[in-house]
Amino acid sequence: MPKVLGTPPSPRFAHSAVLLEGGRILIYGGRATTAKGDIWFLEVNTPFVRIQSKLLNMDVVAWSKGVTGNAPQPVVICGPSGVGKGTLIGKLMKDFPDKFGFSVSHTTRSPREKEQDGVHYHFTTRHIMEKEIMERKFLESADVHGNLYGTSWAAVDAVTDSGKTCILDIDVQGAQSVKKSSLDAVFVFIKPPYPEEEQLEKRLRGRGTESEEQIQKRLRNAKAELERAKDATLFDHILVNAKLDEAYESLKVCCHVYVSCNYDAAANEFVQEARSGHSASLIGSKVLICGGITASASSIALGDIAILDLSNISGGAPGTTRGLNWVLTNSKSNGIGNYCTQHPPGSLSQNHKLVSPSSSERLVAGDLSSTRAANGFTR
Ligand SMILES: Nc1ncnc2c1ncn2[C@@H]1O[C@H](COP(=O)(O)OP(=O)(O)OP(=O)(O)O)[C@@H](O)[C@H]1O
Ligand SMILES: Nc1nc2c(ncn2[C@@H]2O[C@H](COP(=O)(O)O)[C@@H](O)[C@H]2O)c(=O)[nH]1
Repeated sequence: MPKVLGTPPSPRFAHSAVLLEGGRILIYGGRATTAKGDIWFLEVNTPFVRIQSKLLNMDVVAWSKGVTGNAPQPVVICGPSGVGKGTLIGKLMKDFPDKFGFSVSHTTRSPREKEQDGVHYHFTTRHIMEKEIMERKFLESADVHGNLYGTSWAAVDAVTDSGKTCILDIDVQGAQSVKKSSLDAVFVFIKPPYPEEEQLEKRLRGRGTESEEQIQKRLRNAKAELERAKDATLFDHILVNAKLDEAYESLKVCCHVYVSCNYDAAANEFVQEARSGHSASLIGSKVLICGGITASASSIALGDIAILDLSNISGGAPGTTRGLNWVLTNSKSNGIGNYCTQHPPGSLSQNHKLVSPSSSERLVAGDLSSTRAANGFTR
């Protein structure tokens, strides 16, 4: 049996599986509990899975959830102790609670006053955490300032599942591990202003949460972190946290606060009303889903087809595979021009409104007709 990484989907019914190029299997189908459907990817031979397999010396597979549209990339925030990562992230969470979710790490250090278990960290013991690392519950983990810290797969999945941008506050070693995963994140390093050490010391002492010994250890480690951050291949953005408000404005830009995403968590939830009795087949970079009955349909929707375009997918395990795009049609209406994009197949009901194709969408209609031909589709 291979080691299974990531959060697996709940039990399915009426699902189908399609083998894709690039070492993934797409699973489309219904959730047994809600009759809603969704899309998952089981990675069996992706670069990430191959690396994990080598590390573990055993077969590995990994799950990720498929989401339509341009879902936001997770953001990894690094920087030496005392630079202000937590302060900046706290502001972001307070100002945009619906947009950002914090990946709650595990740590073996003791909680500080006001820190809550499950909110700031999952506080645990070294013994338990080492066992869980062996069980591959963590996307990454590292020894930082004498304690173990780690990001569990579940922590990232919990945020990405809710449709929010996942924010990770981790050290540079952790960032290097995440870089090797398929998380496809944005990497931000926060630096102190000059003189760097002096500023960090002032801030750490001002925070008043560490012992003198801890402060010295964190300042020693800060030097190494600042050195590692010079690795030009790791970080996409480097910010200096001199004035808090200015640094915060820059961080908002890095976290795509001003970029509108067409990702809609509600639409993804509603997506795929399960269609029992459908068939799914791969044609180029598109998956054709044909036929089936939805729970809400009053009649059998024979001949309905939905096409899932995978040509722009990115990301992967752990978390989400983004960029899926639905291209729909309904054989019972006027045929080839009658389809809309970005709508779930569950909406293929008699009441479903079909939009007129724009000129760019007409290109998709061309694809559609050849797809139909390839499947012997006739009206
Ligand atoms: N721009 C700034 N100017 C002055 N003080 C700041 C600034 N940003 C944050 N601080 C203060 O510096 C201290 C350390 O900040 P914070 O706890 O956010 O650091 P951190 O990078 O999360 O540290 P650690 O990695 O140790 O958790 C806090 O007391 C905070 O109020
Ligand atoms: N590699 C990881 N580093 C982590 C994680 N969570 C936090 N951290 C880093 O640890 C230090 C110290 O944090 P503190 O809360 O004790 O001050 C800091 O640099 C964090 O970024 C993690 O899951 N993985």
